[in-house]
Order: sequence, then C-alpha cells, then structure tokens
Amino acid sequence: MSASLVWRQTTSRINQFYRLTKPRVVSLIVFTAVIGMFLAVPGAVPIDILFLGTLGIALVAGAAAALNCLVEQKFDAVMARTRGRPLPQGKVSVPETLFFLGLIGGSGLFILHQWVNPLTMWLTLGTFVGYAIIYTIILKPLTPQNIVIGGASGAMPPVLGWAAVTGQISPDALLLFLIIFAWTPPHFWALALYRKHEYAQIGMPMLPVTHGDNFTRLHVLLYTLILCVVTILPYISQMSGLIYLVGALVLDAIFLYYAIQIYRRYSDQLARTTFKYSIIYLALLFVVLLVDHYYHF
Ligand code: HEM
Ligand SMILES: CC(C)=CCC/C(C)=C/CC/C(C)=C/COP(=O)(O)OP(=O)(O)O
Repeated sequence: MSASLVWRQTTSRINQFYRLTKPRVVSLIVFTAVIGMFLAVPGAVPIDILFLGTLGIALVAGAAAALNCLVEQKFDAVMARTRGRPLPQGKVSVPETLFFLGLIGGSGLFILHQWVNPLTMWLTLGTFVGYAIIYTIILKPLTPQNIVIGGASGAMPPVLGWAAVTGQISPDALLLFLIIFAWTPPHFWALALYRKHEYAQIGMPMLPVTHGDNFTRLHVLLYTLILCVVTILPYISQMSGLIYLVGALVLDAIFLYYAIQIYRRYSDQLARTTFKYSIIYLALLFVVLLVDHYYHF
C-alpha cells in the first residue's frame, strides 16, 4: 500500500471520530464557555486556565455528543438529516466509539480536575450526565418537554467557564445559564417544525409531532418572548451596560420578528431561517456581552 493511501485512510478515520463529537454544535458550546471565563473576572483570564479549561470542557462535550450518537444510531440511520453520521454509515464501530468517548471524556475530566479545579470537573461531569443520559436516554423518547428540561445541560457551559476561572458560581453566571436555557426551545422547535416528519418517522415525541404545528408555533413565540425578557436581566442587574443592552435589543427584535412570522404565516423556509438565525443570535449575543464587559459604561 502506498504511503499516500495510508495517509488518506488515516486522516479519513480521524475525521470520522471528529464527526462523532458534533464539532459545529460543540464549538458554539465551547465558545459560550470561553466567554463565561472572560466575563467572570474584570481583567485577564490566566492563560493556563483559559487553555486547559477550554480543552477540558471541549473534550467532555465531544464525549457527550459521541455518546448521544452511539445511543441514537438506530434513529440516526432513518432520518435524512442524520443518516450520514459515522455510526449509521458503519465508518466506526460501537467498541471504537466507546473507547474514543471514554478516552476523550476521561482526559477532559482529568485535565479539569488536575489543572483547573474540582468544582469545574464535577459540574462538567454533571452536564455530561444531563445531556448524554438524562436528556438523550430518558427524556428525549419520553416527553415533548425533553428539550426544555434537557436544555439545562446545553445552558451550563458559561457556568463551567465561570467556575473554571473563579472556582465558584455567582448569580451573574446563572444569568448566562438562563439566557441559553430560554434560547434552546425556540432554537430547537424551529428545526423540529420543518423536520417534523423525520421525527414522526422514528416515533420521537417532539412537540410538533405530539401537539401539532400550531401549538409549537405558539410556543416558539412564547419562549422567544421569555428569551427577550431574560436577555434584559444582565442590564437590569448591572452585570452589563448600554452596549450590551442595545446589542441585545437589536438581536431580540430580529428573533421576535421571525417568531411572530412563524406564528402568523408559517413556512418551512421561514422555520429554517429562524433556526439558522437562532445560532447567529446566540453567538452574537455572547460577543456583545464580551465587548460590553471591556467597554462597560
Ligand atoms: C437540548 C438542547 C439542544 C437541542 C435539542 C438542540 C438541537 C439541535 C439540532 C437537532 C441541531 C441540528 C444538528 C444537525 O443537523 O446535525 C442543532 C444544531 C445546532 N445547535 Fe443545537 N440544540 C440544543 C442546544 C444547543 C446549544 C446549547 C448550542 C450552543 C450553545 C447549540 C448550537 C447548535 C449549533 C451551532 C448548531 C448547528 C450545527 C450545524 O450547523 O451543523 N445547540 N441543534
Ligand atoms: C460540557 C458538556 C458536557 C456539554 C454537553 C452538552 C451538549 C453536548 C449539548 C449539545 C446539545 C446538542 C448537540 C443537541 C442536539 O440535540 P440532539 O442530540 O437531540 O440532536 P440530534 O438529533 O442531532 O442527535
């Protein structure tokens, strides 16, 4: 076998393991954790905590995503959106996945415990259990409220970042948690609306499947309203200043516009756009929080 063929096969295998970690979702998760670190202190974040905290959280989040892929491989094989994933495609085996997720998850927890602090390690482990076990295995097949409750684990990363830097949790960190917690339902239900048939196909009790489109559209709107209120709290509590307030109001206004449109004149295209916007929204909101942190007035 030629060296170039071996090289191509090796990189392709590595890429399959990388894909198991849901890299795009996990990068935004890690991004919110990093911003949580910066918001936790007035000055600079110690470089070792920044690096090792980010690495540890990213590894455990990747392991959680890989466990989710393992548990759901039979469902993933059916849905158009997910059937190209490495497990349903047979590109990686179950033992390989278990070994891989154990290795990266274990390394992540070790790094957090040894070089960051035990509190961050325990909170990250709790987040792992929350997503990979409580959400994926218990809640998701059980109730359409799965993502409202399960969303709590997706909302933890800024708290993890905060704990990594300060060794504790503060009310400000909980506000960051609340923002992502309120953001998750419109983020997910926008997608669930235009992917309803795929979820119905696998019998997953997502809100549009169990309660219909109209109910879900109303709930996208209601949770977007809650999100708008929650995003004002950092300004009211004086955690953030005017730059944040203006940024949040603009981002909120656009989200609300989409949510109202979804409620009033639904189309799959609109739901798809709203889902994409939800991701841009969260990324920009956290950027604005950060900018405001350093230019606070
Ligand atoms: C329980 C809570 C959540 C649920 C149920 C959920 C659900 C989903 C689903 C089904 C997708 C489509 C994924 C795909 O097609 O591969 C997605 C995409 C995405 N989610 Fe979430 N999500 C949740 C929480 C979060 C959180 C907390 C973040 C980040 C802070 C996030 C960021 C993203 C991003 C960036 C994408 C786009 C990925 C891509 O383009 O491939 N999600 N989400
Ligand atoms: C720090 C740490 C341990 C974080 C773990 C939290 C975590 C990885 C949250 C991810 C949220 C996510 C990928 C949801 C996808 O929903 P889904 O799994 O229902 O989507 P799917 O249908 O695409 O599999």
